[in-house]
Amino acid sequence: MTLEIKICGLSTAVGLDAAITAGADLAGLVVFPPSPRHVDLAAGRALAARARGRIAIVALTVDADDALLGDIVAEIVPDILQLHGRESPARVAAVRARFGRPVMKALPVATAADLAVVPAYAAVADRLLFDAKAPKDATRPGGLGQPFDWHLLERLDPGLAFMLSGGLDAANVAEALRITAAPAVDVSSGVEQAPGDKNPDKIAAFVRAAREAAAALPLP
Ligand SMILES: O=C(O)c1ccccc1NCC(=O)[C@H](O)[C@H](O)COP(=O)(O)O
Repeated sequence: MTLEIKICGLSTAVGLDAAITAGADLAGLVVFPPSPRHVDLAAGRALAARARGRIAIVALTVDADDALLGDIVAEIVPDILQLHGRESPARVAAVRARFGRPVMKALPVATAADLAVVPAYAAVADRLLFDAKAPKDATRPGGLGQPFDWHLLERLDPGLAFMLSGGLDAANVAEALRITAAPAVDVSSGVEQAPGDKNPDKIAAFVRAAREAAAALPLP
């Protein structure tokens, strides 16, 4: 099985270079000040310049308005925009049309009922990212290092590419892939030694474990 791997919340050259060296496919840059992984536009621009041509660049925002999205597109020039807030399907369609680049919509998952919105988002997004639903008192909607019940995705066919996210690490990614057969995985906390502080060895271990697990799975 061919697997795409995203390392999210990269905020330093060391972390970015570790993701590239490990063979990850996508680098996630978080533009959301409450996050310990937040990068401002200048830092995002510099990291994107370092990444371009070596790894796909995903710019991640939460309920950003057009002005901020315009700045992100102009400064970071991402390959993908990841919308990780409460953006409606209509907002996703509008962002995609206005900024002319692929949009990955993050959908929070805690129970089967959370998957009822999948068709509406699958109709407008280029890709979906299934992440663990954040607790009500959380200071951010993602990057919390908590998984959800992967069996909820066991028989799901959203009809477009999707990414599994939420609490993954080198120790559990094989089980997550065996249960979900996800074509892509995403990790942030599981490759850190502290919130926002990426560990190159953990990045390498995660990519290795994910690649080995994918190779062992039957072709779809
Ligand atoms: O990573 C963050 O701090 C973050 C903040 C606000 C919105 C989204 C955020 N991360 C989104 C991601 O794509 C994470 O990689 C995903 O939530 C998984 O995180 P983790 O469970 O820590 O691996």
